[in-house]
Amino acid sequence: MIGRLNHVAIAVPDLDAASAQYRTMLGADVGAPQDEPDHGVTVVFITLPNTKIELLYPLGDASPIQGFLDKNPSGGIHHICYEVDDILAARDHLLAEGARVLGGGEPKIGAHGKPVLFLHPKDFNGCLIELEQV
Ligand SMILES: C[C@@H](C(=O)O)C(=O)SCCNC(=O)CCNC(=O)[C@H](O)C(C)(C)COP(=O)(O)OP(=O)(O)OC[C@H]1O[C@@H](n2cnc3c(N)ncnc32)[C@H](O)[C@@H]1OP(=O)(O)O
Ligand SMILES: [Co+2]
Repeated sequence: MIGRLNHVAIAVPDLDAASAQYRTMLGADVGAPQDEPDHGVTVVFITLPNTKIELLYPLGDASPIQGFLDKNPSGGIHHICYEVDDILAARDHLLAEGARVLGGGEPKIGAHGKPVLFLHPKDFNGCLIELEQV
């Protein structure tokens, strides 16, 4: 069911510093910050030849990444995103298998303008999973 790795997301305590570090120290192709108010984050995408890195910083007072950053003040890998062809079929399969689909199971439009869903990290070996329909 899952296909390519779309991105690995890293929550960061300082978005400008992290962007500059990837651009200058690692020589990466770093995009501009994008506010995603529906998701409570500001994101910066870094394009690698085979996948993307998503730098995440909290936006607003109810960001879903605030607790993670409080526990990991120097930042950390926050989620990985796998591509799926049909997000509703994927959701229904996961629910039937007993996984917890976050956000009431209703896809939201993600940073690439495509539907996304998140799966509870406690059901997947401590790893928060995002699914993106491509
Ligand atoms: C723009 C978009 C895109 O790419 O298109 C995005 O990516 S938006 C990216 C931001 N959006 C999201 O993350 C949406 C989905 N996330 C959520 O709904 C939430 O962040 C949860 C995953 C439910 C966690 O919520 P909250 O921080 O309130 O958790 P909590 O304090 O209740 O924590 C429950 C347990 O999960 C752990 N936990 C929390 N966040 C975790 C993470 N990212 N990876 C692994 N474990 C994690 C906590 O340490 C805790 O474990 P212990 O009990 O053992 O201490
Ligand atoms: Co993401």
